Amino acid sequence: MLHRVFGLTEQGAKNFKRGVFFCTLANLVLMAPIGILFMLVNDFMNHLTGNAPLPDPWLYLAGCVAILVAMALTQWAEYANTYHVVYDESARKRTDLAEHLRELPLSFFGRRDLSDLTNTIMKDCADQERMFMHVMPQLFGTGISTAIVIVGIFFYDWRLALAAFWVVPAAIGIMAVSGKHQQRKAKVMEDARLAMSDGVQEFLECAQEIRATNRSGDFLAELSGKLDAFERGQVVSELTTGACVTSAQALLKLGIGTTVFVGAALLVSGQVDFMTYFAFLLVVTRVYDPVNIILQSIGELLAMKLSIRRTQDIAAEEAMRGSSTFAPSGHDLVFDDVTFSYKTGERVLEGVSFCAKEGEVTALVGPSGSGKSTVAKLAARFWDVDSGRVLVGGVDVSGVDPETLLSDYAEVFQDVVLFDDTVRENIRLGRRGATDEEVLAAARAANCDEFVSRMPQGYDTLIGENGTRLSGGERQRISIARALLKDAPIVLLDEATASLDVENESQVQAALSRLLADKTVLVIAHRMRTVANADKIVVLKEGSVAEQGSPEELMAQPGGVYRRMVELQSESASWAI
Ligand SMILES: Nc1ncnc2c1ncn2[C@@H]1O[C@H](COP(=O)(O)OP(=O)(O)OP(=O)(O)O)[C@@H](O)[C@H]1O
Repeated sequence: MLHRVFGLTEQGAKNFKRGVFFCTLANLVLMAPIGILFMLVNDFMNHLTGNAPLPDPWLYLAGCVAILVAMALTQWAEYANTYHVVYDESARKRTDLAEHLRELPLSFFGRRDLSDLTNTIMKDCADQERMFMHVMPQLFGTGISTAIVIVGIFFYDWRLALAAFWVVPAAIGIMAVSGKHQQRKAKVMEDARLAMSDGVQEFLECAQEIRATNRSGDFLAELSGKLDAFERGQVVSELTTGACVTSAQALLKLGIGTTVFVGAALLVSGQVDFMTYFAFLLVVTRVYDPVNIILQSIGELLAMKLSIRRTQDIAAEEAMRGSSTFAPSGHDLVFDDVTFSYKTGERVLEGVSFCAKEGEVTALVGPSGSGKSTVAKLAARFWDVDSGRVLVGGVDVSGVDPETLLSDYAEVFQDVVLFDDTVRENIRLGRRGATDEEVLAAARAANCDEFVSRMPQGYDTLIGENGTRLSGGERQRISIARALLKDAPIVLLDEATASLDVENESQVQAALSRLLADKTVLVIAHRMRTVANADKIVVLKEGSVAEQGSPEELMAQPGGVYRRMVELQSESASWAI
């Protein structure tokens, strides 16, 4: 139940129950001084009326010391069972979330906004951490301890209890009735906050383009609109919650008045004695404080429901799983009647069938948007196909755990992702545990030596966030070095040599052809001359295979798509000269 409602882990739910228990205990102990005070006044009254001797001060002192010790112990137990364990629970939840995100298909990241995801992982988790540390156990503990006290007082004198506590359900009723309205306002504010952080992120990411297109003014105006919308949302949400909480708290205060009046009436008519009346006056001065805390926390609880729902939505996304054993017979890569769409109804591939043989270079060519990169991504199970099969050595990749599968793949894609680390460590990502010599050999083969020797600390130079200090060609050569180091049986090259100049390109091509021997190689290239040496060419057109065969076979087809592409490119090359 706690797991479902609050998104706690099993251990977290157990700890939460313990936290609530100790909180309740600590609250009950905190009420004990009222009991001592009442007993003391009672003894004095008895003494003054001549019925009893003066109360023994040592007895009261012992009582006070016992209460102090009990307070210290219960507060310590409450602290230990809320603060410490919540940090652990938070760490567990963040790790589970990150682990789950790692297993989600890439389609999920296409659907979800990046700043929304970042917010959920960072802010929502932090909000929940704070709530479960400072609010939730106290809220539940206070609720239970107050209920216990109220029930006890009803047994003592139900008429005075009714006069004192009729306001509690009424105040909670105000909060419950207005809950939906408060949640709606909180949701508006939350959406505005997401739009604002989205805007800020976009502004920072596109700063260069915004300046280049002279659109700083428009962008800032738009951003300022988003900031204003957030501010408005925040004010409205806080005002709504504030108005509800204040109304409920004001109603609560009426209880003091009704207790005074009803108590006085009962006292005058002789139905209660003075000490009972006095006891109730003492209780009403204290008992509303915890209820006030509950009322204030209900607003936060409603806001937290939204944040829990967001983390639960991510946790509910179906992960990409499969067998962790992968024993293909060989590494022929086969597409068997594959159909695929990123979004329902927008078909990107239709009935694609071809075989990329082990030990051969298979080139994917075709006009822009024909689906070449999509084929490469499906080959590595970055997405799952809608129908048909992708097989490696006869094994359907959809049944293999993505991480296990990817250990047999090396990729060099158009968008090279580099980390803010040294050149050496960025290359070593290709194979964890590779020696420095192996890293250097791969770097040399990918022609990295030439630009790395110009860097201040050579291979130990930090390359900045996502390699911002490197040119496109240098980034791509690091990525090629990584792939060479991995030495996986299947290699996917998407525009691998696109950012290289002619001299570099021929050197890297030589390194590639030397090192890719005996692998299953799937190459995507726009320039026909880079695929002229391929063993096989698969031509894609509008998401379907238009032609396939050796370059010679395809060149021999008059009016064929490949032949036409080669002719067009050589024509444009001659114009350029
Ligand atoms: N992540 C994505 N989400 C939605 N649609 C996508 C996504 N990636 C690609 N597409 C669409 O799928 C189609 C095929 O894209 P793909 O990148 O596979 O083509 P391509 O042949 O590699 O193109 P190019 O040669 O220009 O790189 C295009 O219409 C593209 O807009």
